Amino acid sequence: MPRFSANLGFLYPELPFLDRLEAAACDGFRGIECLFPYDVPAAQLRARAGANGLDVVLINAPPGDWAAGERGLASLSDREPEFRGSITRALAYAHEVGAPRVHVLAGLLDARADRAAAVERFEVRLRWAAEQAAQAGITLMIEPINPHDMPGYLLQRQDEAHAIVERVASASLKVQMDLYHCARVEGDVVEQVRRWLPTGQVGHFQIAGAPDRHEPDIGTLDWRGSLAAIDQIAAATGWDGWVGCEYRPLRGAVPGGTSRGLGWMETG
Ligand SMILES: O=C(O)C(=O)[C@@H](O)CO
Ligand SMILES: [Mg+2]
Repeated sequence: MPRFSANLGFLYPELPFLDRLEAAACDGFRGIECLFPYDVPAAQLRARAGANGLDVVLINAPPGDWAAGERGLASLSDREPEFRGSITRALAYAHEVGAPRVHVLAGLLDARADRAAAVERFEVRLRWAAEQAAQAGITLMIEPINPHDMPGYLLQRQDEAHAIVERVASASLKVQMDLYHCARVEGDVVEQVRRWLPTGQVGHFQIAGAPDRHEPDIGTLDWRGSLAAIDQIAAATGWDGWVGCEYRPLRGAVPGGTSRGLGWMETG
């Protein structure tokens, strides 16, 4: 089985954020990832992770005004200074907590906007951001996200993301392949893993059941096949990344609900 990290934006929702690290460690995780940890001083997160023997494997860059509906700044016109500030802040935070990956959200595309121009802006900004990341020894991620969960999101398909990574042509930019989003948009997830992981351009995976984003074994996702494909290709290529558990536990806020739903890991 691949290495799993606990996405603390989704798992253990009944616990205060920092207490989720201990819960994850008790459940056997060795890595955690966060959506937007910026309310917590980096020194505190680093200390809790260290005390629980956890690596922080991924954080997201600040996405703009999330409460107002923004989902990233990287492709939005007239937001370059704010975008640059978000990258500087994310890289500093990631450096302090030892996170080797930062996910950069692309942003929503207005229905009347020119998609090609937005993609061009995205690439120009990613090129600059990847240079900053390279200096910090950090790899940036871009992630295709399905339009049911995030209507209007610029990046929805694996081939679009890989084409951008190829054009930006920086070793510090890779694709975050979320098997849940991939299942909802592209269907045959195992085939997509087999197509893209050997390219060396996948930097991180995430997993959830489809279509409801609960535990991977709830729904139609071929999670066994996907994980087996990751294992097989990793053995052949030396890929040594993580698979983030980014799902809403079915038992939601019931204490212990996340832990009780982890049985799929044993049966994979
Ligand atoms: O929603 C997802 O999937 C993510 O990975 C988040 O980082 C962005 O919302
Ligand atoms: Mg994801």
